[in-house]
Amino acid sequence: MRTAYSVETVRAAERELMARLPEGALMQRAAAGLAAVCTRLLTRRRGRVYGARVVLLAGPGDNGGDALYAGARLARRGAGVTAVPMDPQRLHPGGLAALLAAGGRLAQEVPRRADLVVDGLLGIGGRGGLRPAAAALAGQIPPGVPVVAVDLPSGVDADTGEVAGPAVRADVTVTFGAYKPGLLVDPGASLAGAVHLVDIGLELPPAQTQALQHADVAALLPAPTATSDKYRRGVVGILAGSRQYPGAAVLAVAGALRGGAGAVRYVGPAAEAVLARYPETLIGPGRVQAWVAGPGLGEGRAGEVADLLAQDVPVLVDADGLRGLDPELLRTRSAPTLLTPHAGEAAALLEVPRESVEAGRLSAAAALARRYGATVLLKGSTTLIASGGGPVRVNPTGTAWLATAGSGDVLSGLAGSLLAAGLSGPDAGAVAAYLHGLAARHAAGSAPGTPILAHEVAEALPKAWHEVHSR
Ligand SMILES: NC(=O)C1=CN([C@@H]2O[C@H](COP(=O)(O)OP(=O)(O)OC[C@H]3O[C@@H](n4cnc5c(N)ncnc54)[C@H](O)[C@@H]3O)[C@@H](O)[C@H]2O)[C@@H](O)CC1
Ligand SMILES: Nc1ncnc2c1ncn2[C@@H]1O[C@H](COP(=O)(O)OP(=O)(O)O)[C@@H](O)[C@H]1O
Ligand SMILES: [K+]
Repeated sequence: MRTAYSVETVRAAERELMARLPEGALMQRAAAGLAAVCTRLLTRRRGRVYGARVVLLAGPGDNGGDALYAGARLARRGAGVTAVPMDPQRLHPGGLAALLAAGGRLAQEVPRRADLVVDGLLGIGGRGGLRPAAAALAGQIPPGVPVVAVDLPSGVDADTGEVAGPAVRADVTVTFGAYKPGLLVDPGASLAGAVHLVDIGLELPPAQTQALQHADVAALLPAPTATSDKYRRGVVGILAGSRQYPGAAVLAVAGALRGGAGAVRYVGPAAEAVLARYPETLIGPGRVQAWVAGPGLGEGRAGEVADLLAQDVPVLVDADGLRGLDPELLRTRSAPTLLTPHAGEAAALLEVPRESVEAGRLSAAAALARRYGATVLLKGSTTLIASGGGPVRVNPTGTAWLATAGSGDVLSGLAGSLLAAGLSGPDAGAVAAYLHGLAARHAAGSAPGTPILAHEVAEALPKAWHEVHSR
């Protein structure tokens, strides 16, 4: 499990540790880790550190200090290191002295030729968008030169991943002590590149943000035992599709059949299309251990969705099922509810513009979970799973090729199947998003660089399932 922590938590852990260590020890640990990553990168690109041209963008705080001390280490190995301060009057004094003593120099402008740029403008002390001096330096980074961000790309909000105005786009981010949520959640995550975590010895409480990894998913996946039968493994009911959108029903059933439930029951007007593709499907109402309600329902079906929500079994509500959902009705349910909106549907539920959901994904997911008393899986470039009180899960798998019609239907069937198999709302949501994203990568991998289709994602689910068990 990867875990991420808020600035407040990181600072508290840092204070506690600093009180037990000699002054400056933590920054030396951070700088050593940063210099090691820079060394690896330079060695890979040009064979050695000696003679490399390294540019440090140095901000006024400790983030700049980390960069300056790391720069000093690289200068001692023969790199030509130039620090460009955001404000020449405010540079970390110890870091500056170390850099100059090691043979580094100061400049006012970013040199045009460089082998590596280190972004030490702002770390967890950054607030709001980059101010003009910082934005100007960020804008001078020569194109094509690899950028290593110190702790996080400057301009990214560490707690939320929000980016107000310009920000640094890094190839690699070296983060200290713990991941910050902004490194896992878009738009920040897309600016961070590959993230390296340097352990500086912080002791941290239970995480507020988590990202599952293969082993976590493998441990949660259902597996039949000697005493299993199809009913004990769980039956998932799918209320989906309409005369206009029969395909959504087929795709939701496709996801559900590969999600670990013992049987899939379909209810709705697309039975013929479903059976033609999946003769395994049971047709018509009956007992289920979880419902999926919504994909391709079209308009005017809210009554059917409400009837399912009145049953005391887990219900996943997606797509058209989300229209006009009553928060009161959901809050009075005792069985779990899982809502799976994309940004547009989340915006409608929250009565805010879509852009504000996309810019503030973490807060939107958490607000929805609170308002509806449900687990919320917010789809998009980084899918988030939020539930009242518990940590927010950030899905690390997927590909932008998933932005294709019908892939959400596969996801809802899959997550519903996991609910029927007995997973909790947050686990079903997180495991489904993880497998769905991996399956999409498998599907995309069969002809790299070309579009994928939603049914191919469903067909690749067994490969994803196998992959999480085999590593
Ligand atoms: N917290 C920890 O556990 C550790 C922190 N370290 C480093 O310390 C950093 C935090 O250092 P600081 O608290 O000094 O904060 P920063 O260095 O992130 O930034 C603080 C300075 O930036 C200015 N500033 C804030 N927002 C700005 C904006 N939008 N545009 C322009 N200027 C802005 C502030 O006025 C302040 O002077 C971390 O990110 C990390 O790099 C490491 O040295 C080691 C351990
Ligand atoms: N830019 C993106 N990068 C990665 N995944 C994405 C992106 N945009 C959408 N997705 C994923 O694609 C799927 C689309 O679902 P959805 O919007 O419900 O489409 P549909 O209703 O057509 O099935 C979701 O799993 C979502 O997380
Ligand atoms: K930075």
